Amino acid sequence: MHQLTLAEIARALAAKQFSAEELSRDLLARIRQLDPQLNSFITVTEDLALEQAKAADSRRAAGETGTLLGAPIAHKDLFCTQGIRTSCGSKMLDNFQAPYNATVVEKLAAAGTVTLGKLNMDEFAMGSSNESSFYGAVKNPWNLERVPGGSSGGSAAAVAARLVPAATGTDTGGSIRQPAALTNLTGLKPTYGRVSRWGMIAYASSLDQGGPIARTAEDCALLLQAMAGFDTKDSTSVEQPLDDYLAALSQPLAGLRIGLPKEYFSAGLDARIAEKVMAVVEELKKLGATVKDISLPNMQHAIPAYYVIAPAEASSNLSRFDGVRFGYRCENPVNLEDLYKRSRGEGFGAEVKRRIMVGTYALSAGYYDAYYLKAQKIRRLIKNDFVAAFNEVDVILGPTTPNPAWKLGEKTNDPVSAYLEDIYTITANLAGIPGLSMPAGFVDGLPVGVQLLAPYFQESRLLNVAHQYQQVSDWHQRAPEGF
Ligand SMILES: NC(=O)C[C@H](N)C(=O)O
Repeated sequence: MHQLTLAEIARALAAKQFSAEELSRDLLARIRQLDPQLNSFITVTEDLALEQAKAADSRRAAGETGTLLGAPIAHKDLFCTQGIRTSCGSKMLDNFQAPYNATVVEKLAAAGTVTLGKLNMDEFAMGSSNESSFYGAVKNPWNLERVPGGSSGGSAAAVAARLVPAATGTDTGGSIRQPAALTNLTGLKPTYGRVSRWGMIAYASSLDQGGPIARTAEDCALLLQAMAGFDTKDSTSVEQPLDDYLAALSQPLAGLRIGLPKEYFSAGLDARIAEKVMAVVEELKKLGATVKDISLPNMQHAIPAYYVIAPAEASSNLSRFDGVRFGYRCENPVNLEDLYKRSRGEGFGAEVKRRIMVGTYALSAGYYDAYYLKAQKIRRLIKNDFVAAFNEVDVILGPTTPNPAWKLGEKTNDPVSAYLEDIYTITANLAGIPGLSMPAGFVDGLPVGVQLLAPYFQESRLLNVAHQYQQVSDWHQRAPEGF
């Protein structure tokens, strides 16, 4: 049962091959048995899962037929879940039980999904390796000595290891696409504003976006259909009708114009990954696509701009964690200042503190113009590059990451080298456009991802291209040994 995709589960449940309760019990047993090797779950919600699974079975018995009715999923631990710990991977929120559900959680529950638990992640989503989590690093099921990527590393590891067929993630600078690439999965970062951020613990509010991580584009389409949509509770959510993502999958690719940006195939890219990416391009050509070389000239400024803007917003967002209103409070504070200082000093980990300091500095009087304002101007130039490129091509294609998964601990003392792994993903967040990563093969037994980018609100195009590629390739069907 654990080998099935969401689409296959939907068919099997409809055909009464097994019940949602049987499926959930099977997966919960797998989590108990296998997750100690991976550490992908922070909380397993067994009681809730069985209750939701039984409810889904009753709804089906009463004649309901939704595709996600009884489908097991798990949420990244920054989506608020009512009455359930929502830690954001931090000691700061280790004792926090959300008093309400995030819109994404609410919508997926209404569609009949079964929540198996909450997934490990980099602390406050700051990281690309899942090593900054208060709950310990997550291991990559393809090689237990390697990182699964981050910050949605728990989501990626759990889905890749077939502990759950799909999961939610969030992507501020690559946190859905990069772990998907490093674990042989398909992950979609929707257009900024497509999925509600209400109840998603904020990191960098102008960049954060929730989305699905699954094995196939088809499953991502199923999840996006349920997750996306306008939400009056999120002022940045956009009132625009949803496409029929499932229907879009079967569009033929004849005439599709693919742009290959020269900056995506530059010096820092592992040549073996470049080869895999170009092999995908050849397959897409066979399906009728045409290819054009393009340029995104401001890409080289993306990392410095992102690592000013994201920490600046984080320093503001994280000021709410003061030991008074939420989460961790230090013992025996002598006065208010001591309470603030020690609660924050003891509650946050090293990477989070680093970013709060960088962000506070970038926003401080006298430096604002030199850093934050300049970064915002670069952001506009990056957006303009994409808008210009999409006048000539329908999708942009390149590698998701410059390297395959690295060894646990390898970059701990060199944060900038980890920041550099985001080079191909962060531009989509800065511009707000949608991006998808899908499996493109293996280098030394480690998965490699190819990234597709499209104009605003064209998630259906990304899912369509990925699905068509997955009809003629089988990388996405490969499972890591032992899982
Ligand atoms: N959150 C993300 O999208 C990951 C990115 N590496 C960051 O640390 O900001």
